[in-house]
Amino acid sequence: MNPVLSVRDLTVRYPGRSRRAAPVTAVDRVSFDVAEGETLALIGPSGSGKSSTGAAALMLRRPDGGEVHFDGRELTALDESAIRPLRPLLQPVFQDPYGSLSPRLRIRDAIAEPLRVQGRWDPKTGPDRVTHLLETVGLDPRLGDRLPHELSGGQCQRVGIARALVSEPRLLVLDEPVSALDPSVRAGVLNLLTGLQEGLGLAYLFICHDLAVVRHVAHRVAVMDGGRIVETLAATALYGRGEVHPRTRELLTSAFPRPRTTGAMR
Ligand SMILES: Nc1ncnc2c1ncn2[C@@H]1O[C@H](COP(=O)(O)OP(=O)(O)OP(=O)(O)O)[C@@H](O)[C@H]1O
Repeated sequence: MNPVLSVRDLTVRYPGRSRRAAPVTAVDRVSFDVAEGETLALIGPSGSGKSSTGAAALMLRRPDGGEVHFDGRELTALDESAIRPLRPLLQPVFQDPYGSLSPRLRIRDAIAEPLRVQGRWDPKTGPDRVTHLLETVGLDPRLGDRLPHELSGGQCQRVGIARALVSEPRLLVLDEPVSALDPSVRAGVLNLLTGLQEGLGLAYLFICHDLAVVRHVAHRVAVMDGGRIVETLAATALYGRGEVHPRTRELLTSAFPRPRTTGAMR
C-alpha cells in the first residue's frame, strides 16, 4: 500500500537569531513514511526538530531541501496555487486548544470556518454537518453556541479536532495535542483520536515527548535528536528488552519521563 505521507531528506533551516549568527539547521535530511490508518510518533528532546518537521510536512513552511509526497503527489514540486486544493486533506492539530480558536467566534462558526474559507460551505447541509461533527468528537451540540472561553481545555481540543475533520482530511499532523490538557482528560482525547483513526483510516504524524502518550497511540516511533532521525522502530520496541540505538536508550532514560503505568493512560 502506498504511504499517505512520504518525506525524503527533508531539511529545514532558519536564519540565525542575530545578524551574525549562523543559520540553524533544525531538520537535517529526515525521511519517513506514514500509511493510511497508521500513527507515526515523532519523539525527541526539546529543540530536536519535531515541530519544524511537522510544519514542513504540512507545507506550512516550505522545506529548504528534500521532498514531501502526499498521496503520491510531490508537494515540494508544486507551487502554492497547485497545493491549495490539497490543503484540506492535510490538517494540523496544535497543542494550545484555546490559542487555535478565535476567541470571538462561536464554536459552530469555528468548526464551519475552514469550509467557508475553502468556498465549500453549503448553508443547507452545513449546520447539520457541524452538529454531526460535534457529536463525533463527543461534545453536546448545544456547546456549539458557546465561545471558546466557556469550554474546558479538553472540550476546546475536541473542537480543534472537529475543525480539522470538517475538511475530510487524510492526514493529521498532531503537534503535542494533549500536552496542555489536564492529565485526567488526556486519555479521553487520545481515545477519541484512536477511534477516529479506526473509523476513518486517517494517517497521523503525532509529535510528542511523553512516552505514556506514545504508548497509547503510536504504531511506529521515529526518534529525533539534533534535527536527525536516530532510528525508526515499532512502538512496542520502546518498552521491550530488545536492542535499540544507544542514543535512543539514552534519550529514553534521560530526556523523557519513564512510561507511566497509572490507570489514566490505559
Ligand atoms: N522560527 C525560528 N527561527 C529560528 N530558529 C528556530 C525557529 N523555530 C525553531 N527554531 C530552532 O530550530 C530547532 C528545532 O526547533 P523545533 O521547535 O522544531 O523543535 P522541537 O523538537 O519541536 O522542540 P519542542 O519540543 O521544544 O517544541 C531549535 O533549535 C529551535 O531553536
